[in-house]
Parts: sequence; structure tokens; C-alpha cells
Amino acid sequence: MASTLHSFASAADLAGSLADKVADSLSAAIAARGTASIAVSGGSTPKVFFQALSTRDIAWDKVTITLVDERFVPADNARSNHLLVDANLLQNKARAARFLPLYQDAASAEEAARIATEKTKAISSPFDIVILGMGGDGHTASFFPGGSNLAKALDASTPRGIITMEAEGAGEPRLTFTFSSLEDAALLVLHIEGEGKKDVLAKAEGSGDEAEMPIRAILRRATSPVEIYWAP
Ligand SMILES: O=C1O[C@H](COP(=O)(O)O)[C@@H](O)[C@H](O)[C@H]1O
Repeated sequence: MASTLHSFASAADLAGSLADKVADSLSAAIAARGTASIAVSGGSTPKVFFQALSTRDIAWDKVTITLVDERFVPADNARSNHLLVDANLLQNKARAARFLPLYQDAASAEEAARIATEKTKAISSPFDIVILGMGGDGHTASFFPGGSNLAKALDASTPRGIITMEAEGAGEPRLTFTFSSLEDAALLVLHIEGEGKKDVLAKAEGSGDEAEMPIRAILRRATSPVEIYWAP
């Protein structure tokens, strides 16, 4: 499916514009179905966007928020994506939203993935909105190059839900929604910032194996158009 690049002069401009777009999409879903869903990324990029989105005046009590991926660490760990969402998105007006975490207090990441898959079945499919990020190695969600479960995660026939991932570049074991869970969102966004990420994107858009740069799976095979939001 095609992608469209939306470029902004600054990260603040991008955050405001993306927050408006997401708020409009959530409101449209609520008007159509009574509820709305959004799966967001962690990492360093989304903080300012989260802060902007949290102030938007929509029916947040009808919105379910979850993560596209998470580290297998509790929510009070500084590297937790849940912590980032708590501190920046589940604030202001967005405090009224329901948050479904991927991390579960389980004996293993595999058990946590199984529990999280069950719990997130309460969210209707497809997601209304998915916001992906991208690492400098071409990973997105926790689809890491060399990842232990990468082939399964990227296989379009792997069911919706959460699986585990371990990889050298990932730090802790990870929990990640599968490709099939994310690729058909009504609004599918790739949010990246910096010249370095633009170069990584250009490389990913070229030829090469998906396993080397897993973002290629989204760019090449997502059934929804990919809206790329970029700022320097
Ligand atoms: O590990 C992760 O990294 C990516 C990208 O993060 P960034 O710090 O380069 O913005 C992120 O999209 C993903 O959700 C996160 O778990």
C-alpha cells in the first residue's frame, strides 16, 4: 500500500498536527461505533505528541489506549513504555481514557503475552489508530532484526495478538502485537524525527530483505496506507 510523507518544520508543529489528526479520527470512530481504540509506540519520539494529544477535547471515556509493544518490565521501570504513556498521555483530558497494558505480572514473557492477548481481545479489530515508531536499526514495534520470533511476528497469517521477542538490540525481552494486528488500522501512522531517521527510512524504502529492516513489512505489505509524519 502507498505511503504519504507529511513533513513539518519542527517536532512541536508535528506533535500539534498529529494530535489534531488523531483526535479527529478518534472522534469519528466514537461517532460511528460509540468507542474508539488507539495503539501507541514507546521510545523517545512520542513524548511531545502524547502531551499535545492529552489536551484534546474528545470523549476520552470512550477511548481505549494500548501499546504496540512493551518491554517485559513492570510499569515503574524507567524503560517501561507504560510509564511513558502514564506520564505524558494519560494526563489532562485523556486521563478519562481506559489503558490496557501489555506487561503482566507473570512468571515469563510468554505467559504475559498469552494473558495480554486474552485481555486485548476486548478491543474491537482492526484498531482505529496505530502509531508506529522506528529505530535506527529499522525495527518497528518490537520487530527487531535478528529477533527470536521475527518471522512469526511478520507472517501475515500469524493471528492478531501479542507475542514475545528477544534480540540483541532490544535489551529486555519484549512483548509485541503481531504484524496482522497492526497493518490494517483505519489510520496507520509512522512517526519519526531527525535526519538520521529520514536516512533510515530511505534505506528501508529501497530493495532488501524485510528481516534486515522489519519496518519494510509495514511499508510494503500493510493493507492500510502508511501516513509518515516526520520533523527534523
Ligand atoms: O524500542 C522501541 O523503539 C522504537 C523507536 O524508539 P525511538 O526511541 O527511536 O523513538 C519504538 O517505536 C518502540 O515502541 C519502542 O519499544
